Amino acid sequence: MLIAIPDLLDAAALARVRAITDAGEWVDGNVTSGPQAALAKRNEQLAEAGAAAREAGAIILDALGKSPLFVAAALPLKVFPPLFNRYSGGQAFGTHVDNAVRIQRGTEFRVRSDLSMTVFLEAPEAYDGGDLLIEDQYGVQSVKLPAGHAILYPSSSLHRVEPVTRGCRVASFFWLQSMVRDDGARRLLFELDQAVQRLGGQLGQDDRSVIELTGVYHNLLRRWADS
Ligand SMILES: O=C(O)CCC(=O)C(=O)O
Ligand SMILES: [Fe+2]
Repeated sequence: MLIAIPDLLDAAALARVRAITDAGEWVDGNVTSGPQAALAKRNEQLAEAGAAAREAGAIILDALGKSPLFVAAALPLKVFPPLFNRYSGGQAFGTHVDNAVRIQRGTEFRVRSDLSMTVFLEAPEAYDGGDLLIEDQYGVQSVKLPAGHAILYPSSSLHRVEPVTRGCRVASFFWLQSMVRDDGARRLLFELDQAVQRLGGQLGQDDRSVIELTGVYHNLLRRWADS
């Protein structure tokens, strides 16, 4: 399931992230790649352990925690510290699959990548190409969103970034481990959650059926969640 998170960053947060990342130290993107991804990947990345990635990453993590849509869709357990990349001058990232387990360098922190996320940090009009193409069970989905918007997609999918032929595409990208490992189960919970929220808005949160359905949601989550 692909889920767009509109306006994950508001204008002020986006401006702060860009001010920090633009002034940061950018290095060859292949510093974090395995040998297969290295063949496919041509971009730049903000130095992973640097202050810029940490500070800008903290703004993104804060925004994630405040987004009810993100929390409902991802049911996050552990989030890898956000990384930042940029593509220009024909750079691209060919078809690849993300590693199943990500270990934060120099630490014990490890995340099973259930979900991958890209937060777009540049206006789509400012660059040509750079679409994120994600192969899911319904075909190839093409994603290019306004700055501050994000896309959440299964880490199990093959995906790629098309060459950027004008301007510069800047993004944050990272992986997360969900409390609910199975994509199908997570999707059912999300659909149930969204429908119950809507029903609660129409019938009132004290409606008996709304309360019972909320109970069904939590009891399913209790069955399926790791913590
Ligand atoms: O730049 C992107 O949107 C995705 C990057 C990506 O797929 C990766 O680094 O594994
Ligand atoms: Fe990827």
